[in-house]
Amino acid sequence: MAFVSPVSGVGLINPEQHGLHPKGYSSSFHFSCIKFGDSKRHTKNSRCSMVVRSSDANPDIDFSDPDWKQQYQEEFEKRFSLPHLNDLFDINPIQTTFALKCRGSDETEPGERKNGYVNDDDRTLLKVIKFASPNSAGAECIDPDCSWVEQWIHRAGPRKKIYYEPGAVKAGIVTCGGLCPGLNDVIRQIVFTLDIYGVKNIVGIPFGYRGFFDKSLSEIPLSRQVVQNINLAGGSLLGVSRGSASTGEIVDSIQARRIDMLFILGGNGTHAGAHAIHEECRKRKLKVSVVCVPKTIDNDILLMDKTFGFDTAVEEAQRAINSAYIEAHSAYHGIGLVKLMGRSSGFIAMHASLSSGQIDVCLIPEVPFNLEGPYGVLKHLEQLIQTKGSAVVCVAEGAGQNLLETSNATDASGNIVLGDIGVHIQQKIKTHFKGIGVHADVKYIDPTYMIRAIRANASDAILCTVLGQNAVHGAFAGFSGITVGLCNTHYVYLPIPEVITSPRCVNPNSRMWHRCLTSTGQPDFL
Ligand SMILES: Nc1ncnc2c1ncn2[C@@H]1O[C@H](COP(=O)(O)OP(=O)(O)O)[C@@H](O)[C@H]1O
Ligand SMILES: O=P(O)(O)OC[C@H]1O[C@](O)(COP(=O)(O)O)[C@@H](O)[C@@H]1O
Ligand SMILES: [Mg+2]
Repeated sequence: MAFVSPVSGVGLINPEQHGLHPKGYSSSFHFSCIKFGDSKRHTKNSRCSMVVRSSDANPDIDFSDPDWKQQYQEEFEKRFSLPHLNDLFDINPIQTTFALKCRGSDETEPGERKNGYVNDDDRTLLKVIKFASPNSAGAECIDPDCSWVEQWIHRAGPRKKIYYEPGAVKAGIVTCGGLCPGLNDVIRQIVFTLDIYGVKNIVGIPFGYRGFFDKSLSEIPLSRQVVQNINLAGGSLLGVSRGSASTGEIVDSIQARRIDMLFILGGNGTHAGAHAIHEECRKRKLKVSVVCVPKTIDNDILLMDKTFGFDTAVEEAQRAINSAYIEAHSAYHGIGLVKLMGRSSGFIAMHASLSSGQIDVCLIPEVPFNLEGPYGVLKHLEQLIQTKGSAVVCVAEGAGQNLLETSNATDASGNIVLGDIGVHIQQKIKTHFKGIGVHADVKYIDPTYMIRAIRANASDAILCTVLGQNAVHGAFAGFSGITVGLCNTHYVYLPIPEVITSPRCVNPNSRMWHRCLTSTGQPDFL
């Protein structure tokens, strides 16, 4: 049986190149599935989950082989094993300096006393639904029978033993890509947690990867005092940027600055860059821990319940939707149109539509649609105007790109520059209603940058706090080339390549998209 080896390449990798990679994962399930390392680890034959739609079942796996499942699990375990400094070096770990504050007589064993440490063998389940049939809504299956296959991933948190002497550590933090609510909260928690371990030399690299090689930019000294209140504002204290990343130059700079731990906040592109940095550090035999914190307002990182900033974006998007609704509702034949972010994934549009309850039509990149024709969006709007007197449309920026002129232009990071679907739909609606001689009052709202620049809401602030803390615990535990995340309500460490094989997308066959359709009442537009 041919199993695909663990991903070794870097970049936004085509999922089809990695035969066993689960596709269309949607993880809004809530279940308690941690497996504790102090009890027995990795029971290979006990039952639990795994997934890929049966139609996508991997042709490289011989499902008639009675051992396929065991081999799959072994392969999975390898793929999700975490790169560690001791893969390369022979470092003797020391007792951790991290402890929860405690008063009392038993000061000598802080770790034992609070029992606050995570065992290296603790695991959490990646998938928690057992689909009885490949036809179940949202089913993701490995094999045509949709068998239950356990997939355990590494639990995040502080370890008893650490691989760095905190007093000697220099830690760097960098924020890359576009803005996202919560960046400052994560920076703040990374600094606080490093400080608790005893790290005093902490610096921020300004303006993303650019800060590593642009000689006009100097590092920003960070301390508990400097970051104390930064969470009260949106944006990033350190600044962000796209483009111009040369791995060699970045690692030269890491070496010259004598950075031991690098915390990188960013999305898919940033993670690809971080993985390249991690590999280059290994090649040069540098004892550097590279740990990422996924940052994307689009929520398009694989395997995670959600990324920080997404919740805030959805909440803020509702304000725009509400305004569009009021405008549309108050006008004679009013049509409100709101464009939300989401380059390749419609999560913000879908969730904002669901939460507002005011949307009649939600359009996302994952679901094709026609504007014209008897089943198109325009005809549906015509009916809504006739029956309800008004309508509200929510469109994700990456939706319906096939309906626009394409330019092949890319931004500095290589991301395709999208056509403005919001403006296009606005014009089409106006022309359509004029053409049929029906009055329509169209109000278009594009709140995208207003949404991205605000500070994190309460739920995101908690997520940022936990992710920031776990990033530091991961580095002290000696891991490198990893990212932190929330999977099935538990915090985990994942090897970077596993989360960037492709952007995470809304599964049109998922219950969540079906719920959205139920809520809007929209038909398909094909
Ligand atoms: N495949 C890649 N390999 C290395 N670096 C990359 C890659 N893609 C993007 N980057 C770098 O990562 C940074 C952020 O990427 P970008 O796509 O703009 O944002 P995000 O990380 O939010 O997706 C940029 O500096 C960019 O040059
Ligand atoms: O105008 P910018 O800064 O390039 O950002 C626009 C992009 O930023 C995003 O909000 C998030 O993208 P990143 O995750 O790459 O930062 C996209 O939805 C949007 O296309
Ligand atoms: Mg990106």
